[in-house]
Amino acid sequence: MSLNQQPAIAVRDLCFNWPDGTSVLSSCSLEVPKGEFWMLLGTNGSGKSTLLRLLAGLLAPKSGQIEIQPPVGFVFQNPDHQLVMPTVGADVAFGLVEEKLPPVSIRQRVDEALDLVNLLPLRGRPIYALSGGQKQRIAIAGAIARRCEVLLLDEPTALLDPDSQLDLVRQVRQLVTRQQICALWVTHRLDELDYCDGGFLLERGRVVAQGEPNRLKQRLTST
Ligand SMILES: Nc1ncnc2c1ncn2[C@@H]1O[C@H](COP(=O)(O)OP(=O)(O)OP(=O)(O)O)[C@@H](O)[C@H]1O
Repeated sequence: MSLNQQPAIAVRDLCFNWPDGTSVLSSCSLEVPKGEFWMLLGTNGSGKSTLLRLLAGLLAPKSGQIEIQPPVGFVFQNPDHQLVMPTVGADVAFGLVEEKLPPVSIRQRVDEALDLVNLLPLRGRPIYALSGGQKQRIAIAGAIARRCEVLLLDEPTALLDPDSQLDLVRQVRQLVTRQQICALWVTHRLDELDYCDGGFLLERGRVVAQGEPNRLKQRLTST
């Protein structure tokens, strides 16, 4: 990252408690450069999903700062919680409603986004007739159509079979490189680390290791 370039995501001293007072994040800090693909790992309950929700503005922090380049796209673990329209094309277009674009521009954005995730031929297909991996790619296309600068993905491969898992991570790798967006991907799968530029290890709500994916992998396999 060049010295004067702003990171796509910058988190400083972030703290978050649940209403019952349970602390989830305490002085959590991290930065993700523009145009890079980073992963977030950590044991169950270490605060990964909570951090992603704070980054997306779905939760409000107790203290600390979040700077994130808008627009931000979010991909949930279960795409059935995210896809709301009856067909592929309509679902991707749904995210553009607020922009009040003319129909021809909507069609163009939808087609471009579907093409980028290699699903343009499925534009007219009903959502129920898609595989889990295809559904995740539609959710990603929705974010791309909105011209998201940052893509947050919360264990997007958790419900996929092994082949589809690798297809999805390769697809996101390609998108990040081609579109120069930033992606932060939560995972428990160490083999996915092979596709990213760097990773963070979260423990009890703070980053305890970060950087080169192989080094992180070694640390996680030796413990
Ligand atoms: N809505 C909620 N209300 C209260 N506590 C919650 C809520 N959601 C999560 N928690 C708790 O917050 C802590 C952090 O949860 P979070 O889902 O962020 O962890 P995680 O690292 O993503 O875990 P996993 O790998 O299991 O998905 C956990 O102890 C969890 O039980």
